[in-house]
Order: sequence, then structure tokens, then C-alpha cells
Amino acid sequence: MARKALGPATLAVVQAVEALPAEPWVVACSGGADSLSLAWAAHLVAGRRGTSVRAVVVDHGLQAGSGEIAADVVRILASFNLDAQVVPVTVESQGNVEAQAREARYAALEREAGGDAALLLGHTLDDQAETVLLGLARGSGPRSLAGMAARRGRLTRPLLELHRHTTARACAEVGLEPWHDPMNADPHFARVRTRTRVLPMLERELGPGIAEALARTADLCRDAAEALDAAAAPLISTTLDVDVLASAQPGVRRAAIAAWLTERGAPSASWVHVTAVEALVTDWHGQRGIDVAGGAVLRKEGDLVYVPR
Ligand SMILES: Nc1ncnc2c1ncn2[C@@H]1O[C@H](COP(=O)(O)OP(=O)(O)OP(=O)(O)O)[C@@H](O)[C@H]1O
Repeated sequence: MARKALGPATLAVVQAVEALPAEPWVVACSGGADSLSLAWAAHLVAGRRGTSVRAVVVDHGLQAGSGEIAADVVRILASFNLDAQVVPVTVESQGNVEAQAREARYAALEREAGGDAALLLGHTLDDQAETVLLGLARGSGPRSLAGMAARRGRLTRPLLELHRHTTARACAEVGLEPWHDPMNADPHFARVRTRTRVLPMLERELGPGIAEALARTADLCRDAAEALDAAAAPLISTTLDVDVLASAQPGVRRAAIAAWLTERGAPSASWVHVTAVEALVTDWHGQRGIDVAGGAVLRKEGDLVYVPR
């Protein structure tokens, strides 16, 4: 039977999905153009391969009518016969709501994917470029500038080399109406200002191709971060040896401290904490220790010791 020709944008999304290995897929779909076009393409490719695919829509319950919006997305997915379900999560409405929503979303999505399925996410080249730019503005190092990996564990991002405008066009080509999240247009968020003002301004002032260049920076930084981690690994055990740290290169020393803090159970080591711990080695004047997230680091004889709170 002759296949109906795909439009050029749809073809680009389908080809990105075809590059994935054959395995069961769970598509994380918000209803936005990126994850909607991804879900459409995943359904097509899985059908051709005879592998299983379904979609999950997380309802964070943070906006009025969020349940209906999620149900609408499930209906859109059902319109092309993709099996989908809404998964509600509970997010505290105090503190950093965005970060809590992300954490609850990823926990629910990973639970849904279980042990065997790859979890497909709709992040694009533009998302990667925004992540790198925001990291540069914060003064981040290579680990953070590495941005998002195309594959980490079961998390899979097939669209990282495609622009957001491609996914929007793909939806139009196949007749899907994506949901436009009002938060994606709210200039209160630094990411939204980066997307709508900063990147377009850089493209105007410095020339086209900024997003591609920033995505390449992410790839290069990932390589650099992996090299630093590999060099730091032999320095890490239950405690850190002060003399060994003192003679290590600064970048390797800081990578060792960051990885050690994370291994010991300190939640994501910030630059402030890493450099404060480093000072126990490079600028020691008898201070006993310093507080870090989740505990304290003490200098005991020739070692640094992590004491959880
Ligand atoms: N509520 C949700 N339910 C399921 N998956 C989600 C949800 N929100 C985000 N995701 C997943 O995370 C990816 C990135 O999220 P992000 O918030 O950057 O995108 P988005 O603005 O929701 O829109 P899009 O679907 O176009 O990516 C999405 O592509 C999707 O795969």
C-alpha cells in the first residue's frame, strides 16, 4: 500500500524518532507542539516497527481547569489512536513551585515508564540553547552548561537537533492543534524572556545560528565535564584526602568535591558550597568545617569528612 507523503517538517520529526532503537516507548506529552508532534511521530514509527507506544499527560493541578486541559490533550492523542492517560500529581503551592512541579512530573513520568520503556521527551534545540544561555548568565561550569543529554538512563530526547518551529509546522502539516501554555508566554519567567527577547536579540545583533552554536557549546561542555569527572574519580572515597586534593588541578579538585558531596548525599552541590569546601584545603587556617546542603564538611587530621544533618 502506498504511504501518504509526509510534509517536510513532519518528515524531520519522524526521521528523528526513526533514529531511536526499537523498544517500548512512553511519550511525555504536555499537549504543546514539541511533545504533540513527537507523540504523532512515535505512534507512526512504533506502528511500522510493531513496538509498543503510549502517552502520559501529567496534570500538575496548578491552574484552574488543568484537569480539563489534560483530558483535551488525551482526546487529541486518541484522535490518531494513541493510547494515553492523565496522571495527576500533587505540587505544593509554596516555595519554588516551578522546581517542585518539575520534580513531581519527572517522578511520575519515570514511574509510568517503569523498568523497560524509554521515556520520550519533546525538548528541542531551542530548549537546549535557552538552558545554556541561562547557565552562562549564572556563571555555571561545564557540568551545568552541558545542558540536557539526548539519552540519560531511560530519559530520551529525540528532538534535540530540531528547532521548535519545525515541531509547530509538523503539527500544522498533520492537522493537530497544540495547546499553548500561558506560562510559556509569561515574561515573569527568565526562560520566557530568554526565548522571546534575548535569543532573538542575539540573532539580530550577532547573526543567525546562535541556537545551533549554543547547542554545540552544550555538547563540548558535556565532553569536558565527563573528562573532569573521569580525572576526579580516583580521588574520591568515603573521605577526601587533603594532600591529594591540594596537589590536584583546580578543575579536577572541584569536580572531585562536587561528585563526593553528591555521593555522600548532599543535594546538588552549588558553586558556593564547592568553593567553601575547597577553601578547607587551599585556604585552611584552622577552621573546623563548613555547612553545606544537608550536612557539614569537617577537616579531621588529613581528611575531609561529610557529616549529614
Ligand atoms: N504536563 C506534562 N505532561 C507530560 N509531559 C510533559 C508535561 N510538561 C512537560 N512535559 C515533557 O517535558 C518536555 C519539556 O517540557 P517543557 O515545559 O519545556 O515543554 P512544553 O512547553 O510543555 O511544550 P512542548 O510539549 O511543546 O515541549 C515536553 O516536551 C514533554 O515531553
